[in-house]
Amino acid sequence: MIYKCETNSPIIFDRFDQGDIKSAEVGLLRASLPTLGEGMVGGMSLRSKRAAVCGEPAAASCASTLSVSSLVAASPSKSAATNGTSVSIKSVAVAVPKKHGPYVVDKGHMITWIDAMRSQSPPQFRSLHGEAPETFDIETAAYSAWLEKHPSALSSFDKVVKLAKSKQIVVFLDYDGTLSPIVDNPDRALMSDEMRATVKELATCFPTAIISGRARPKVYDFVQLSELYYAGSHGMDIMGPAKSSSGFKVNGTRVKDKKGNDVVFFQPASEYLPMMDKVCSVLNDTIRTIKDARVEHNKYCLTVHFRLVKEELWETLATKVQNVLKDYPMLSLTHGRKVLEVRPSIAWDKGKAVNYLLNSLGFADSSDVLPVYIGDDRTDEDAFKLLNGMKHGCSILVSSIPKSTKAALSLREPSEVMEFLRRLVQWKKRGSEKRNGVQNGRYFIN
Ligand SMILES: O=P(O)(O)OC[C@H]1O[C@H](O[C@H]2O[C@H](CO)[C@@H](O)[C@H](O)[C@H]2O)[C@H](O)[C@@H](O)[C@@H]1O
Repeated sequence: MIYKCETNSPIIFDRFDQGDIKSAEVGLLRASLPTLGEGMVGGMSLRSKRAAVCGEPAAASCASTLSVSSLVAASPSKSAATNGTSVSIKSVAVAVPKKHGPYVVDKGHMITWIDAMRSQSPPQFRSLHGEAPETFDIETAAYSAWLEKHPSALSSFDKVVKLAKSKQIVVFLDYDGTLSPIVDNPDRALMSDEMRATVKELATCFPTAIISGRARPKVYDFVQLSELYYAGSHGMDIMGPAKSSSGFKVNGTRVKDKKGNDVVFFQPASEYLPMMDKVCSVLNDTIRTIKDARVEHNKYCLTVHFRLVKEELWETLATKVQNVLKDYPMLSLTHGRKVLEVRPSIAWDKGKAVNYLLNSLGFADSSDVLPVYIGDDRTDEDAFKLLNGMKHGCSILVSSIPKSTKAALSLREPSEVMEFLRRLVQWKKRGSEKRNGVQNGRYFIN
């Protein structure tokens, strides 16, 4: 067994030791809080972006230096060397919390990520809002430099499908910021009808799952496609297939879905539910005085939203959240796009959920499968990391600004995600037509 704690971020809250895990071959044990903002390269300020353009350390701080070819076609030994992580998708980590240290965040660390959040807001090109053209050029140049490390999945599309040859593509999609644009009101993060139609078609071509930080029923309400698998609460609430091929025993509660298929519910943090309810109500009481602060109950995860709160109140809000957590050492704090998230301290994350779903879909032999994961947030990094450690994997970050990421490829925004998914569908359909003897609308003889 190999356990690895990430050390590429300035602040690490490591709440686990080896005694916390009963059975794990993939041991990414992480609860880190480097920046609370939308994660530009280390919360990079304009000054450090200038450095990035000049090739100075800010640019080098990107965690991933993987090229497209090394990402999508790495050999197991190379992956292990690259990541220091041993991955076998035959076993799924079962996390049992045992020991917990006190929850401590020092003020210096908190200010670091509050500053980071200030320095990069809003995330889009600020010149559009009246900043000097020079700033715009610097940002464009910084993005171009970053793009060399994380090329567009659209321009790399041929490489992706070349690798998919004679493999089963399985698609994993994050929701917010990937399928729907980021908006102020989390209840209005709607997916467009076009995107829904695209994902629906995608699911007819490849097994497709949504892996979201939201509560599973909530993300289902947004997506409304019964043909997908869903993992909510950052993977802690999975509804997946009950298939148990390749010797993999699918853990969970078996039920029939609406179509009569056997499905399994897997909730590795189920015992935390009463605690999450309690902490949600304490948090709501505590933050009530802060205008526009809001707590979203995502079942096994509580999301505290900063987006609409005045920046001068962010530190107060963060301190209030941290103070609540002092009484709950079984819970951890992580961050996302202008949110802090409270979650059970178990070694389970989006990467583990992807691993679980791949196994339960019958892809215990990773040479037969090309998992494609598309996400925009810090929590998606756990899934990128899993894919990097597999024989084949295609990890794609959605971002229009340079961000530190383990993803090999990138897409700017949800509209590009939709274009990429459409191309996958077209590629799959063209392949089927060829196999059926139809090419360019005409029959041909082999
Ligand atoms: O894993 P995801 O599906 O990406 O969910 C992560 C969080 O997404 C939502 O928050 C984010 O999107 C909101 C709506 O666009 C935005 O207002 C917020 O600032 C973003 O952080 C969701 O509301 C959270 O519950 C999810 O945990």
